[in-house]
Parts: sequence; C-alpha cells; structure tokens
Amino acid sequence: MFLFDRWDLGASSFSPLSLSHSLTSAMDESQIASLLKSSELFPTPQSVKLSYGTAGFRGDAKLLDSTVYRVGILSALRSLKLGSSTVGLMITASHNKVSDNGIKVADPSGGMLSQEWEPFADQIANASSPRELVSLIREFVEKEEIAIGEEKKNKSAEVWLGRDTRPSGESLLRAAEIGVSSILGSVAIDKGILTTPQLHWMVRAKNKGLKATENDYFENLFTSFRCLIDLIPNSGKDKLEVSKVIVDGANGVGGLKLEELRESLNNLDLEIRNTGRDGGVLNEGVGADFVQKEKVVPLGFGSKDVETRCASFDGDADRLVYFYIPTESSTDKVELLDGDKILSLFALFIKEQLNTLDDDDKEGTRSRLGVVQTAYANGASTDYLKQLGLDVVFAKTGVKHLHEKAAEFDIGIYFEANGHGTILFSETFISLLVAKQKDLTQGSEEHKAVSRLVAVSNLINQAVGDALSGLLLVEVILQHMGWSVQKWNELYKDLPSRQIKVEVPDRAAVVTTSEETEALKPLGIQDAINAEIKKYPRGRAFIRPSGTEDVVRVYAEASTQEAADSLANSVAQLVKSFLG
Ligand SMILES: CC(=O)N[C@H]1[C@@H](OP(=O)(O)O)O[C@H](CO)[C@@H](O)[C@@H]1O
Ligand SMILES: [Mg+2]
Repeated sequence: MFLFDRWDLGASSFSPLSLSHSLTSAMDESQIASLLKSSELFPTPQSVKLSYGTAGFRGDAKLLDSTVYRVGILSALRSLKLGSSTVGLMITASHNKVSDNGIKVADPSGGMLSQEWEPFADQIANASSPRELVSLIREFVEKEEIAIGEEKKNKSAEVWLGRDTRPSGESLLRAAEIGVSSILGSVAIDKGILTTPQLHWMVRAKNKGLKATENDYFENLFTSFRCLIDLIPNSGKDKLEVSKVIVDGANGVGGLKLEELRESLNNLDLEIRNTGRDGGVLNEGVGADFVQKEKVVPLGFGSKDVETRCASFDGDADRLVYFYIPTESSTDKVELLDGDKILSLFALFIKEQLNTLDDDDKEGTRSRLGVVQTAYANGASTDYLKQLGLDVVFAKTGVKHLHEKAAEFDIGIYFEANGHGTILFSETFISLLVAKQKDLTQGSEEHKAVSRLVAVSNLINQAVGDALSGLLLVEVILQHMGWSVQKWNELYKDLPSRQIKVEVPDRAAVVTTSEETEALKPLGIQDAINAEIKKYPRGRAFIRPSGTEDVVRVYAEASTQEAADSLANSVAQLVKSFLG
C-alpha cells in the first residue's frame, strides 16, 4: 500500500484499495508504482484542452512537458501492442513559431499513428491527475489486450526519439524518455536531431529488418539519386546545363541535413541559405509555409536571385515548395511552384515511364497510377491532372488521410498544396518491377524505364513526405526533361487564390462534411458562403477549423487575384459574424 501513501487522493469517494484492485487487474503493482511516481513529475497544465489534431499535439513549448511525457507512455504501449516493433516519437512543431513545440508518433510502418489510437492520446493528454491517468491507461491496456508487466520481461517496447532544432526540444525529449521508461522494460533510444521524415524512414527501415541509421538514410538518397542521373537520356548531352538551385532551410533542421548530404552529391549545384547558423529565427519570414501562404520571397533572398530556381523547406523538412523571382518583379512577390506543381511534375515523369512499359506489356496488366489531393489543391492543377488522364481522388486535410488513399494504388502520388507529399509504391508492384528489371534486356528503353521507377521508389520516402528526397527527385526530373523552373511552371497556370486565418472564440463550432468543402455548422453559414461564391467567375471557397492552430481557415479561388482576395475577405467576414 506504500504506493498510494504519497498520493493525496483528494476528497473524492475514491479509495486506494479500489484503485489497487482495479488497476492490478491489467497491470501489476510495480507497473502502477512506476506510472504514479513518474507522472508526479509532470503535472497537467490547467485550462489547456489538448487535441492530437491534424499532426500530433502542438502548442506553447512551456506547456507541453506532461503531454510529451504521456505520449511517451502511449508510444511504449503502441510498441507492445504491435509485438514490440519499434515506434517513433518526433518532437517538433514543424512550421509553427520557435516558442511552440509538439509531438507526433510514427507507427511501426513509418506512417502516422493509427487514427484509432488518437482518442486515447487525447484522453491521457487531458487527464487531470496521476490517478486518472493511470486509470485511463489501465482501461485501455485491458481493452486493447496489451500484455505489460513481469511476464513480458523478455519482450519489451522500443521507442526511437528524434527532435528538430527547437531549443525546447532537449528537455521535452527527456520527458518523453521518462514516459517511455515508465512502462517497465521499455527502451527509449535518443536518435538526436533529425528531420521528421528521417525518423519515419528509420523506423520503417528498422521494422523491415533493413539498415536503419541516419547514414543509411543518406546513403540511400545519394545512391538512388545517382542511379536516376545515370539514366538521363544522352547522359544529359543536348540538355539544359545543370543550373544552380538555392534552398531556404527555414532556419531549421532541413538546411543542416542538406549540408551533410551535399558532401556526397556531385550532380547538383546547390546553395543553402537560412540554415539557422547565421542568426535567423526558425520559420520567421522564411520556410515553405511562409512562402506558400504569403507568396513572397523569404528573408535572405532578393533581386540577386531573379529567375534562379529556389526551394523552401519547412521547419522539420517534411514540406517542400519551389519558387523564383520573375524579372519584371518590382516587389517581393514570387512565382510559386507549390505541392500541386510538384505533384504534376512527378505524375508526368512516372506516367512517361509507365507508358514505355505498358506498351511492352503483353499480358495487358496495366498499372494503376493515382493521384491524391485535398480541397486546398488549386483547381487548375486538378484540371491539368485529369486532362493527363489520371485518376484524381480527394482526401481530407492532413497527410494521414492522403497517405491512406494513395496506398490503394500500385503507384499513388499524394501532395498537399503546401508541399507535403510523396509517391507510394505498393509492395506487390515493386516486386513486379524488380522481376521485370531482371527479365528485360539491359540498355533497352523498357529496362531504363523500369530501372527509373525502381530508383524513384528507393529515393522517395515511402513513409511520409520528405523535403530532402522530394528536392532530389524534382532536380533529377528537371535534368531529365531538360527543363528550367520557368518551363516547369508553364505546365498550367494557377487560378488566383487566397487563404486567410480567422481567430474565433471556438473553432470547433465549425463542422464540415467529410470532404471539408461544405460547412454543416454553424447553421446557415454555408448558404451565405454559396451566395458569395456565386458573385465570382470560377469562384470556389470553403472554411474549416484548423487542426494545428487555433483558427478557422478560409480558402478562396477565382479568376483574378482581386476577386479571390475579395471572396476570401467576404467569407472571413461571414465567419466572424457567425462565430465572433
Ligand atoms: C491548409 C494547410 O496548409 N493545412 C495544413 C495544416 O493543417 P491544419 O489542420 O489546416 O492546421 O498543418 C498540417 C500539418 O502540417 C498539414 O497537413 C495541413 O495541410
Ligand atoms: Mg512540417
């Protein structure tokens, strides 16, 4: 009973004995003691309601200790549930401001945490006392039939931890370690500063029994990049001179990792700015989110870079956008090549290789290539992709939703307009490609096409969107096509669009349909939005509550920039008047 002596169980009717009985049904006393003792170190902040959201928990870093500790516990349980497979924990708040931080879980597949576990994450993050926390864990462990405790000594959980460059990362990582270790026998392994996609890649590789260090990640990137370079028709002769690309690292982890990778890349003229070493602040006036939303040059770029191909990463390097400063620009406006345009370039390249193969396909087993977008995709990109004859499907915002849909194809390409995306190859399709590669005559067009596809499947991160691997693929495709960034931009012309964030007292008051294009609540707002849309040629607009920030997002598109701005503003006004 010593376990509970130190606990003030308050004035509730709760008795230590009943706690002991109910908890021990799923967990032994030493396990309960461990949880109670460690949770004492991390009191829940009052008056903060936490939600796992679109991409894990995020918020002011000062308020996150207990959340991160609790997600540490969850990750150990997740590992145990899945036969002690390795689970990843990433401490990052991506494109949010530097004083924020966050945590997300990478499942053993390398993908996002199964959505079935999100309600449990919300529950434990919001548990108001150690007693409630332990009780929730006990119930969950019982429901999920997770075996923890003495009898499991030989099979323990393993969690790999990574963090971005935020100053708060180190102490939060310690909190996560304590959380993991409070599930007895679990092992937390600190993998240091990483990009989010690196950790996801490493977790996936580890669970597939492959080499899984950070060096293996780099080696995989430059080997497959080199392979694609070697497969460029005429080895680049008669093609565009390889021109320079300048990368904005958002003053975060991505620029630093790209610097490491650059040592081994000799077919790329690469300049890296905003590495964070020159005094710049993470995500402040820099990075993919800033460039994509504001459509202006990031700090450190200017008139000297006119017409040069530039790219921006976000704070944890899972997003990538390209841009250039047009000659005629007298302002700081950029021509943006967003996730939709990267998706289009990838789709075009993959389709070209598949066409070469399918022509040769005697059995007529054509491969299923599909693309996945969200409601934020520019309408012009969707028209373009459809006109290419591609199967275009839509998913809710958040890569976990896009990833799921892309996995239904032999090759599924998904991208959010903000630059998060990748190309998924199904295991069966990869085996088919590898078998074909062996059968076909070396040097034939078919052999080259199949080899390119295999190299792309190795280069591009199969777990999540990855700015580093995305950048390398864009670069090699441009060299393959002999295209400048301007030529690439001409694939289609974006419809003018505008995004606005509206702060409201309760963003949860906005409830949308599953496609997120219509608001069901507050009642009447959708009719009012529709009436606004009708006033604009090619007008389209929708609202949804953000899953990562305390705002309602407004998106609008129309045939001119003025019209898109005006439509977005009118809809923002409606949001304020219905919810303000
Ligand atoms: C419009 C927009 O860019 N939304 C972003 C943003 O989600 P919100 O739920 O919209 O806050 O952050 C997510 C995580 O990075 C990303 O997946 C998503 O695309
Ligand atoms: Mg990110």
